[in-house]
Amino acid sequence: MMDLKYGASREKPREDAAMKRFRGHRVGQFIHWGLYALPAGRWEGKDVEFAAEFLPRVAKIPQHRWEALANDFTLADFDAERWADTAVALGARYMTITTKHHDGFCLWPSAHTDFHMGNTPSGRDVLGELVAAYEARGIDVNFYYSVLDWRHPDWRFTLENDADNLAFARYLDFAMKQLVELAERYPSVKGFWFDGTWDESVKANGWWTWEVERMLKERIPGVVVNSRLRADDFGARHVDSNGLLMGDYESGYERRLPEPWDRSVAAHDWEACMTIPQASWGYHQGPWAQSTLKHPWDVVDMIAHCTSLGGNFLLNFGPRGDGSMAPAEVEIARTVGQWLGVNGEAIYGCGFAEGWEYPGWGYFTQDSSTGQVFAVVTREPASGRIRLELPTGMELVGLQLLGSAGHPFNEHPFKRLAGSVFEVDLGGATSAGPLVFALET
Ligand SMILES: C[C@@H]1N[C@@H](C#Cc2ccccc2)[C@H](O)[C@@H]1O
Repeated sequence: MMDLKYGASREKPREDAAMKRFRGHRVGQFIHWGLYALPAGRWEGKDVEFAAEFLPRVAKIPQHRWEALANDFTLADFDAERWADTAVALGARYMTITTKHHDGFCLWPSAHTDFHMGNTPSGRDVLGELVAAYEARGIDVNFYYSVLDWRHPDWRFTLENDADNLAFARYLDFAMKQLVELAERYPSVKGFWFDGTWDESVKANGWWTWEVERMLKERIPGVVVNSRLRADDFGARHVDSNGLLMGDYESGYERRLPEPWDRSVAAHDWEACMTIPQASWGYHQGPWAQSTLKHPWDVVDMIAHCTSLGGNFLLNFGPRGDGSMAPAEVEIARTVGQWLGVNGEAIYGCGFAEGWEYPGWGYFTQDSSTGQVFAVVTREPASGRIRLELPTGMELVGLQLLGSAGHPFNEHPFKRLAGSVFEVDLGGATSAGPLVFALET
C-alpha cells in the first residue's frame, strides 16, 4: 500500500446513521435547472442535438449573450412546492439540485460572484425555497456543485505554466469559499454531489478535493460526499492509487448501470444517475430529446437493478425555463411512484441478496433489516414462467405477490423442479407494471 496523503479516508463503507439513511433511500430525484433551460437546446432557431446544459460550449455562444439570459430568468412559473410534490409522486426519498453547473450560474445569491439569482428579475433564493419545500415533506436535499466553471477567469483545464498555477489556485480558493457559503447558508443539506472534476487541473490538486471533503464534514456532521469530487496524490479519481474508494459512495455511473451480474459492485455504496430523455440533463425542447423519453417500467427496472446490487438510483428532471416541470416527466414520476407505492418494500431499505445469483428475468433484493428476499420480475419470459434458484439447501415454502388485487399479499402457486430450483407460473398474476414476489424460505 502506498502512503497517500490525499487518498481514501476509510477501507470499509460508512455505517453511521446518516450514511445508513442515505443508503436506505434508494430512490432520488436529480434536478438540472439553470439558464440553459431557457434556450432548451435551441439557438438562433436551430436545434443543437446535444445535452441542453452544454449549449453555450457546443453552439459557441459569446459569454455576454449567455449572461444576458439571466435577464429572462424570471421564474414566472417556478414553485418549489410543486417540484417537491413531484418528488413525493415519484417516491423519491432525496433530491439533488444543481446549485451551480458548468456555466457558473448560481441558484443562490452568492457573495463570491455576480452571476447568480440575486442579479435576475425575481432575485429569489431558489435553493432556499427548494430546501424548505422538500424538507417540509421529509425529503433530504443534496447539492450538486460543478467544480468546472467555464465562466470564471481563473478556471484552467490544464496547468501549463506558473501563471496557470497561480490562476487556478485563485479559482480553487473561490470554489472553496462558495462551498463554505453553501454549507453556512443551508446547514440542513444532507450531501454534496460534485461534478466537473475530470480535467488535468483538478486531478493535479488532489489536496484541494481532500480539503473540501474535510471542510464539509467538519461543518455538517454526517454529510455525504460522492466519490466524483476526489483525486488522490497522483491524480487517481474515485478510487485511490491503493484501490480504495474515496468519498462516501461511488458515483461513476452516469447514464449507465453496472452489469446486473457484477456482484463486486455490491462491496461498497454507489449511485447511478440517469436522464429521462436519452442524453440531456437540462430541459431540451427538440424532438432529438423529447422523442426519447424513457418508459416508466424501464425506470422501475433500473431502480430494481440498482437496489439488487446495493446502489441508489437518481432520476433526473429538467424543469423548463419558466420553472414549470415538464408534464411528460411528471407523468413518468407519477407512474413510477404508483408502482413504488405498491412494491416499495422490495426497494426502500433493501439491497444485495447474498447467495442469490442473477436470474435474468429481473432481480433479487433483500431487506437489510429483516432479511426478507424479494423477486422483482421486470423481464417476463415468453414462457410466462420464471425459475427461482435458491441458495443451496434453502427451501421455498411460500410465494406472495405484493399488492395484487388490492391485497398486501396474495399467495401464489409454485412447484419444485429439482433440488433448490422452483418454477413459478406467472399466469393470473396481476399488477400495474413489473411483478414483485415476497419469498418465504
Ligand atoms: C451529471 C452530468 N454530468 C455532466 C456532464 C458531462 C460530460 C458530457 C460529455 C463529456 C464530458 C462530460 C452533465 O452535464 C450532467 O451534469
